[in-house]
Amino acid sequence: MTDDCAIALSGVTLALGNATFAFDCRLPAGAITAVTGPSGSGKTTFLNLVAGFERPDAGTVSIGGQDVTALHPAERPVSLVFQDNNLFAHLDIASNIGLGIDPSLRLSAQDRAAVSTALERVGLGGFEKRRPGTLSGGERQRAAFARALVRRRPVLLLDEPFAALDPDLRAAMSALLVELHRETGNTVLIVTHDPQEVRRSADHVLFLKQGRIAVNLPAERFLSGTGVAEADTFMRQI
Ligand SMILES: Nc1ncnc2c1ncn2[C@@H]1O[C@H](COP(=O)(O)OP(=O)(O)OP(=O)(O)O)[C@@H](O)[C@H]1O
Repeated sequence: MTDDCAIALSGVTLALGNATFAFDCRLPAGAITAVTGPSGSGKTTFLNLVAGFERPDAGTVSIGGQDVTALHPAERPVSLVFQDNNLFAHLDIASNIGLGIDPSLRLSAQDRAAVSTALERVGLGGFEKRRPGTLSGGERQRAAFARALVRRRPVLLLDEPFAALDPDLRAAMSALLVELHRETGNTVLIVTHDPQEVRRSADHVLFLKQGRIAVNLPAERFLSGTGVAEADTFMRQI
C-alpha cells in the first residue's frame, strides 16, 4: 500500500444556498472508504469536492500529496461513477466504455478487448453494439461502472453506483468492486445509504452529519460502535 493516493481535505469550507459544509480529513490510500450519513448530510458534495465539480470557498483538497484544489475534474487522477450514469445515447455501449480509455475513441485491438472484458466482468458480455436507451437502468449503471474500470485511474469515486439494482445484483457488484480493488490497490470512495454495503466492502468509513464529518474511522472500529448515535443507529438497520 502506498501513500500516493491518500485524499486530504484541509480546512475546506463551502456554502451552497442555505447549506454549509466544513470538511477536514485524511482518507487512507489504497482503501475502500464508504461515505455515508443521512440524506442531505453532504455525501455527494464531499465527492464533488474531491472530483472538482465543486471548489471550496476556503481550504485545500489534495490527492496523493498533490494540491488539486485549482484543477478541473478532467485534470484530477480520478474516475467517477455518478447516479446519473452519463452514457451518450447516440453511441453504442462499447464506444461509451471506450471513451474511458481515449476520449477521441482511437482504440487499439487491445483497448477493444479491454472493453469487452470489462463488460463481461459487470455481467454485460455481448452488449457492445447496444445503445444505452435499450438497456435497463441497472444495466446502464453497470455499463458506467465498466467505463470507470477501463480508465484505471488511481482514485475511483462512486456515488450510489448500485442503488438501482436488486439486492442480489447489488451484492454481486459490491463483491466485484472488492475483487477489482484487490487487483488494482486503487483508492475508492463510495457513497452509500446501505449499511450492508458498508459492511461488505468498506475498509474505512466516513459518516457525515449536516455538512460536517461526524465519524472518520477504520471500518472495524466503526462497526463495533462509534459513540455517535446516528452512526450506530444506521448500522443497526441491517
Ligand atoms: N447547488 C446547491 N445549491 C443549494 N443547495 C445545495 C446545492 N447542492 C447541495 N445543496 C444542499 O446541500 C445539502 C447536501 O446535499 P448533498 O447532495 O451533498 O447531500 P447527500 O448527503 O448526498 O444527500 P442524499 O443522500 O439525499 O443524496 C442538501 O441539503 C442540498 O439541498
